[in-house]
Formats: sequence, C-alpha cells, structure tokens
Amino acid sequence: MKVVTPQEMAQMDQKTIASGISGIDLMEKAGTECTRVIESTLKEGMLICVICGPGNNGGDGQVIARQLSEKGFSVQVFFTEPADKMSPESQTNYSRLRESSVAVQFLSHEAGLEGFEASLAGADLVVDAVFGTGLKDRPLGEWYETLLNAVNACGKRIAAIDIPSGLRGDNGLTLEAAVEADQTIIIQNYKVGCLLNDGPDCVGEPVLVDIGIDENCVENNKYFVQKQDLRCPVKRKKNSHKYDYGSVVIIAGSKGMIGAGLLATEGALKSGAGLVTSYVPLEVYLPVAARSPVEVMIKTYDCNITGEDIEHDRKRVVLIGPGIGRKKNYSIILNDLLYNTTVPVVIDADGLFHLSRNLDVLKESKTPVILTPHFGEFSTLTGVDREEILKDPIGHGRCFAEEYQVVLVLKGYRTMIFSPEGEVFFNSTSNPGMATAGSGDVLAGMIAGFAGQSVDLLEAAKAGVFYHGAAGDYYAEHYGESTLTARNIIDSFKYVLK
Ligand SMILES: NC(=O)C1=CN([C@@H]2O[C@H](COP(=O)(O)OP(=O)(O)OC[C@H]3O[C@@H](n4cnc5c(N)ncnc54)[C@H](O)[C@@H]3O)[C@@H](O)[C@H]2O)[C@@H](O)CC1
Ligand SMILES: Nc1ncnc2c1ncn2[C@@H]1O[C@H](COP(=O)(O)OP(=O)(O)O)[C@@H](O)[C@H]1O
Ligand SMILES: [K+]
Repeated sequence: MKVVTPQEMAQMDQKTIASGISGIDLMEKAGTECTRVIESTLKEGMLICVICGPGNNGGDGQVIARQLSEKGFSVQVFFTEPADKMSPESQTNYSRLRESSVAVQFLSHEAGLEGFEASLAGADLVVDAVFGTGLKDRPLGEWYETLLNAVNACGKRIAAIDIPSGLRGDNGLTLEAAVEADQTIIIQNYKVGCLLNDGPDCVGEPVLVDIGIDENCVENNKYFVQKQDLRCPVKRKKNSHKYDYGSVVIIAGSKGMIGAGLLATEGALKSGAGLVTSYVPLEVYLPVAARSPVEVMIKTYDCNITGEDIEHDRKRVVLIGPGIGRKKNYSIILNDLLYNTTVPVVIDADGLFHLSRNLDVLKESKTPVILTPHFGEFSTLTGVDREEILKDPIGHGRCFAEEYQVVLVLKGYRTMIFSPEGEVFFNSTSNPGMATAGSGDVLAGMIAGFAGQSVDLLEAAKAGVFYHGAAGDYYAEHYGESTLTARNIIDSFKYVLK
C-alpha cells in the first residue's frame, strides 16, 4: 500500500476524475464510505454535529450529514464559511443538503462561538470536516484556531474526515491548532502527515476507506509496510545448516554499557541467525560471558581492532555500535570494515557518532551498509538541525540514502526505511512503550540477524523494523505499554516470528 503527499492525492483525484467518474460522484462515494464507518460506531437516536469547511473536505462532511440524516440520526451541520466561498462540489452538496432535514448553521467570524460550543457539548459525535489535504502552510488565523481548540475541548468523541483539521498532510506538523481525533477515516491512502511528528496523536485510530482510486495512477515510491510485503524470516530448508542462516559478528558493549551488546546479541540470535559472535573489549569479557546466552561465541579485543582481527570466514554481516562508547578510536575499525571488506555492515548508536567524523568513507566504500539512527543521531550525521529535519524527514532521509548509497533506518513511532534508490518504506508496527532504553539495541541486533539470512539489506531492514515493532505490540496488547522493556521485546519475538 502506498503513502501519499497531499499533492499526490490531489493528482490521483484529478486522474480518477479525468478517467470518467465525476468529482461530485467521487465525493458521494467518499462520503458514503465514511458514513458506513461512522454508522458502525453509532446507536439509535444519537445526535451528530458535522463541522464543514469551505473545500471538498467540507463537501465530504455534507454528504455524511445527509446520509446519516437519511438513516434516521439527528444531524446538525455548522459551516465555517458562507456558501459563496464553497468549492463547486461543496455547493452542489449544499443544495442537496437544503432538501434534507439536516439543521444547518453558518458560523459567524465576527460573533463568538458560545452557541457552537454548547451544541458540541450536546452532541454524541463530532465530525471534523473543516480542512483536509487542501490545508495550506499559512496561518489559520485566530478564528479557526479558536474553533479547532473548541472542538478539542468539547469532550465528545471526534471522527475526522481524511486528516484531522490543522494537521499538515506533508509532514505531520500542526498549524496553530489541530483537531485531536478519536478516529480518522482516511480516504484511499495514508497521507504522509498521518504517520509523522504529531500526526499519529492527532489521527487517533486510523481507518482506511477505499473509494476506487488507483494508487498507481501517479508515480510515487512511498510504501506502508505490512506483514505480507516481507521476505523474512526465510523459509528454512530441510537440507541446510547453520551457516545458511548467517554468521553474524557483533561489535558492541563497553565498560558501563555491556547491556547494549547483550541486547543486540540476543536480538540477532533470537531472530534466527545461524551463528552469533560477539566482540567485546577485554576488560568486560567476564561480566559479558557470565550474562551472554550460551549459544553466543565471545571474543575479545584490546585497544583498536581491525577488520582482519575479525574472522572473515563465512561471516555474513557485522553490526557495530551499540554501547561501544565514544572514547576508543573506532574510526579505524569502521574504515577498515568499509574500505577493506565487502561484508555488509550495520552501524548503530555510537557507531554512527564515529562515522559522522568521516562520513565520506561511505562514498568510497563498496560494502553494503545499513545505518539505524534516531532523529538526534541523524542530525549529528548530517549536520542538519533536528527541527529542520522534522519539517521534511522524507526529503532529508531520501537525499542522504541516495547520496551515500546506504539503507537508512530513521527511527521513530513509524520508522522510515530509505533505500539507496530513493524508495521510502513506513513501518506499520510499534508503540510508545518502545521508547525505552535498549530498544534500539534489540532492533540493531534483529536487523543484523535478518541481514545474515537475507542477501538483500533492504529486506532485512524492513523485516527487522516490522517484527521488532510487532514484538513490542504483542507485549503492549497483553500487558500495556508502560512496563515494556527491551528484554520484553526479545521475549516476545517467539510469538510474532512464527
Ligand atoms: N475530487 C476530489 O478532489 C476529492 C476530494 N476529497 C476530499 O477533499 C479534500 C481536499 O479538498 P480541497 O482540496 O478542496 O481542500 P480542503 O477542503 O482540505 O481545504 C481547502 C479550503 O481550506 C482553505 N484553507 C487552506 N489552508 C488554510 C489555512 N491554512 N487557513 C485557513 N484556511 C485554509 C482554502 O482556502 C480552501 O477553502 C480531501 O481531504 C478529501 O476529504 C474527497 O471528496 C474525494 C474526492
Ligand atoms: N514513541 C515511540 N513509539 C514507537 N516506537 C518508538 C517510539 N520511540 C522509540 N521507538 C522505537 O524504539 C527504538 C528506540 O531506539 P533508540 O532511540 O536507538 O533507543 P536506545 O538507544 O535506547 O536503544 C526504535 O526502534 C524506535 O523506533
Ligand atoms: K478533516
């Protein structure tokens, strides 16, 4: 399934209309599908307030109001602009609405919103159809800000149509205010803004409705990753041995941070790697050996290590970074791995810090590379302010992955995976309980574990991110988010990686 920008969605709408279905019929279809979803949440006799803006989002709202009224519900529509400011399709729907028994009121921009607030307080459901994908990045103005804040303050269940009003569809940032919906009925495809920044908190529960628009009618390489899209874990042949599932080397952990290495190691082992070898500084050998799973081989290094220190024999992937610290000069091993070997390398956490000191090594390297930064680490890598990145995460991520020819895993609620070819994959799993120490170490290990089993690093990154989130979701479904720890993620692998 594709994820679209507002501009792409507008082009898709236009192409669909050009292919024969009229704009007014497409709006009727959108409204009908939204009504179906809304109706399933209603009980007989309920009162629904629909707030309609001047554009086609408001037009959808009018279709919903008319259809709910035809189904016997009491419906009150509030318009935020006079009829002459409505889009053509909205005006057509306004004439249809006037023939129905829906109560209609035009809100005044001069008078206060007291009556409006009182009506919301008496409603059972508020439908937000003020702005959709046509929202422009310009100030809403005080009146709309007050209106959207009043919607949020009404304390009633809110269903937003297509995208919560005030939320930017291109990046998930909000204007001066944005509706925080309980449910958002998303028309046809996820908009980028539903998945990034404040988007997921404003969207609430997302429900997608299909109105028959072909997502491939416009060129777009942004995807929403679901289980059926994944190629890992690989099917195990009867005629196989452990090296068929990858020999994974993990350089992680240091004095004071052995946990990071242990979590990454177990993450790799339990995601199906055939063999895991953990490299740790000599000084932490004993505590690491005491706590490592017995299946893991542990080797030590002193001072700096080079690629040659690591046995190249049958090694399929190296993970470097979790908990290695910033003191030792890891640039030597990093450069060595990237210049002098062709074994795929996953670079995480402090490994990214060392890499940021000599980023150009990536350009000269022939080794396939996966980088797994969170937004702060990505800011260090690129030298671009975090706030700037948040305004256009797709642009920055895509540009970096293409320039340095790496697979980039940019971590967050809906982690994005960028391919060196410019594709973007949004993950569909994980929950805020996973914002906990060590969660990223587990992910790095899991990606390395899959990379050992798969020749394609992009597939390994997609699967690692998906199943890491799915394991966290499994725990959260059973025990809630707040007690979730990195160890619980590993312990839940067995339920989701079947
Ligand atoms: N034929 C189509 O294009 C279809 C569109 N659909 C719906 O139409 C929506 C998009 O409709 P539109 O493109 O008309 O746009 P919207 O309805 O999202 O908003 C456009 C209106 O909002 C105003 N506006 C934009 N930014 C503003 C700001 N920052 N402050 C104050 N006012 C602002 C504009 O002046 C304009 O009047 C979708 O989200 C979807 O709900 C669906 O009905 C399916 C078919
Ligand atoms: N709010 C959130 N919702 C869902 N997943 C999250 C959230 N915050 C972080 N995560 C996930 O948890 C992991 C955290 O990784 P990272 O920031 O490297 O943490 P650490 O260094 O403590 O291991 C990533 O996989 C990220 O996607
Ligand atoms: K809306």
